[in-house]
Amino acid sequence: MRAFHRNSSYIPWIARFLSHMLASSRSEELEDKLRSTETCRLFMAPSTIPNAGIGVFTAVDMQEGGSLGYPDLAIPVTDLDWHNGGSRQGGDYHWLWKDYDWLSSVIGDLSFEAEEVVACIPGIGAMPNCHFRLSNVKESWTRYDTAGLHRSKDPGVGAFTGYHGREGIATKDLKEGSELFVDYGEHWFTLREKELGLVPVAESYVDAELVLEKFHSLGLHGKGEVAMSELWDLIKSFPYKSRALSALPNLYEAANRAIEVGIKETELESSIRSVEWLHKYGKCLDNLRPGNSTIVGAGRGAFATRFIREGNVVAPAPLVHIPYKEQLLIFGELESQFTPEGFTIRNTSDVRGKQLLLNYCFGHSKSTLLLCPYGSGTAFINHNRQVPNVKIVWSDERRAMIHNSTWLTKSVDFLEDQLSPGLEFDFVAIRDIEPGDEVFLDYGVEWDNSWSAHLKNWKPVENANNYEDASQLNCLDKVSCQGMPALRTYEEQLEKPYSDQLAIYCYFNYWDGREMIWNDELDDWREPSGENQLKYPCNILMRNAGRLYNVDLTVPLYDDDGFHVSDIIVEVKDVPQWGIQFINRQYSSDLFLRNAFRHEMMIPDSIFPESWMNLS
Ligand SMILES: C[S@@+](CC[C@H](N)C(=O)[O-])C[C@H]1O[C@@H](n2cnc3c(N)ncnc32)[C@H](O)[C@@H]1O
Repeated sequence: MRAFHRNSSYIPWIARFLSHMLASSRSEELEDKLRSTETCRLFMAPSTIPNAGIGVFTAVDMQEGGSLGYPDLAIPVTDLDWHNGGSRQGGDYHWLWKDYDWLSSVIGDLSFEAEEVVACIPGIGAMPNCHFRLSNVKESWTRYDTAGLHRSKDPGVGAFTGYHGREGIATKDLKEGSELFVDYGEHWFTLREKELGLVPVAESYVDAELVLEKFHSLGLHGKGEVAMSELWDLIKSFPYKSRALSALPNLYEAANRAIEVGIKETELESSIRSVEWLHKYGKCLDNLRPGNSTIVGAGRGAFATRFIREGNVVAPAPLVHIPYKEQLLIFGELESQFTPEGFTIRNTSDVRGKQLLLNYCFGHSKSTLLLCPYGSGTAFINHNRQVPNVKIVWSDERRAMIHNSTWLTKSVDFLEDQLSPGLEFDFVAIRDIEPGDEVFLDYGVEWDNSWSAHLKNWKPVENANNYEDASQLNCLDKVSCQGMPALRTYEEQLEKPYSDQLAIYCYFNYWDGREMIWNDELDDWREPSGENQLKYPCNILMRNAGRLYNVDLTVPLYDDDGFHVSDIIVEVKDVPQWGIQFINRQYSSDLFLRNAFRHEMMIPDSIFPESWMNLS
C-alpha cells in the first residue's frame, strides 16, 4: 500500500503507457482478426501419445469426408538403393526419410516412374502419428501434371515434382482438438520393434480388453483402492512385455475409466486437446495453400490463407537430415556387368544427375549436410531474391516440437548417428503478408546464380517437340473429359500411334484385397482420387456412343506367396474415358531429363553452424 502511494506520482504516466500498449495490442489483434479469412484450423503440437513427438490436431469440428489442411506434393525418389550402395550393392547407408516416405504404389502414378520408387510427402503425409484404434485420416491419391510446362520450351521442366494434390481427409466425425492419426500399416511397427518397442496393433486391444475384464471381475474392490492401484502397477510393470500389455492404460485411474467405457473411449478422450492449449503450445499448419505460382515456369507456389504479421511464424518445418548429400546422386550403369543375381551395377564414375528431392532440401556450400523440411505447405515456397516475404530461422526451443539446439554445436558425423529428426526451422514473415499473397523465400545467392546459369545454357533435349506427356492426354472426371479429344482405338493407333513413351492403363473395379473380382456389369469405376485404385495395362478395342470404350485388360495373377505367375485378359465394356489413363513409361518423364535443374536451397551463413562445415 505504501509503495503504491510512494510511486503514485508515476501512476498517470504508467497508466497512459499501459493503456497505450493495451490499445495498440488490442487493435493489432483485432486488425489481424479482421484481415484473417479465419483463425487457424490445423495445428502441429506435442502428440497425446507419450514420447511420440509431433502431433497434428484439428482445431475445428470436422465432418467425415472433410479436408484437413491443404493438399501437399509428393516427391518421387527413384532406385535409391541401387544408386546409393544399398543392400544390392553390398553397402549400407542411413536414410532417415524411410520413417517418413511412402510406398509409391499407395500414392499414385509415381510408382510407374522407375523400378523402385518411394514418395517423400511433407505435411499431412509426414507429420501425423499412427494409432490403429483411433485412425481418423486417410490420404488421397496424388494428381500428376507438369503445371503447363513442356520440355521443348521451358527451362524449369523437370525441376519440380508433377505429383501434388495429396490431401488428408477425415474418415470420421472429429471433435475440435482431436489429434489426427493415420494408419501406417502394422508392418511399419513390426519392422521397427527394436527402436519403438511393442506398439499395440489392432488385435492387441482385443487381448487388452480381456485382461481388463478379468482385472475387473477379480472382485478385489473391497480390498481398497490402494491395493487395486498397486496391483495395476504390478500388471503394467510385468517384465514380459507384449503389445497387449502396451495397449493397457498406464495408470490405475485410466484403467478404471476404461473398465467403464472401454479402452478405445479412454484413448479417444485423451487424444483431444483444448483449442486454447493448441493456440498456446502449437503452431499453425494451414497458413499456406498451394496454387499456380505467379512466377512463370516455376510450377506451383505457396499462398497465404490469412493475414500474417511481420515477425510471426508462417509455418513450422521439422527437418529430415541427410548428412551426406552424395546420397542423392544418380549414376549410370557399368556396361555388360551384372551382379551374381543378374542386377545391373552402378558406375560410380558416371554421375548422371541428382534426385529431385535435392530441390526441396536446404544445404550450405561448405557442408555435405542437407535438411529437408516436412512442414505443411512449405515445400511449395518459391524463390524471390528481390522481394522475399519470409526467412528461415531455427525454431525457438521453448515453442519447438523437436528442435534440439545442442545439435547446432555437433558435427555432421554426429547427425549421421541420429536416427530421428531433431532440428526444426520456422518460416517467419519478414513483412506483413496479406491473404492471397504468394509467399517467397530468398533461396540464396548460390541458388540464384545457378538458376541464372541454367536459364542461359538450357537447350531442349533431342526430340523434345514430339514429346507428349501423359498428363496432356488424361482427363480425370466426366466434366474434364468432355473437352478432350476422343481416344483412338487400337486399330486407329496403327494408323496414328500415340508416343512410344506412353502406356495405356485402365481402371478396374475390384474388391476384397486378396482376391481379384471383376464384373463388367459393375458401374463402379474408381474415382481417380479414390482409394483402392487399381489400373491395368489395356487396349482400347472399340469406341461406343457417349465416350465409352470397350477395352481388354491384362490382369496379373499372383500365387499365394505374392509371386506373379501369369496374366489373364479380361474384356470390359463401356469404360468411361476417365477410366482410361495414359502413363509415362519408366524413366521417360520430365523427372529424368538430363538437363533438368537441380540445386538445394541455401541456409544463410548467419544461421549455419560452423561445426557442420565439413567441406572447404
Ligand atoms: C522448393 S520447390 C518450390 C515448389 C515448386 N515450385 C513446385 O511446384 O513444387 C523449388 C523448385 O521450385 C522452382 N522454383 C522456385 N523458385 C523459382 C523461381 N524463382 N523461378 C523458377 N523456378 C523456381 C524450381 O524448380 C525449384 O527447384
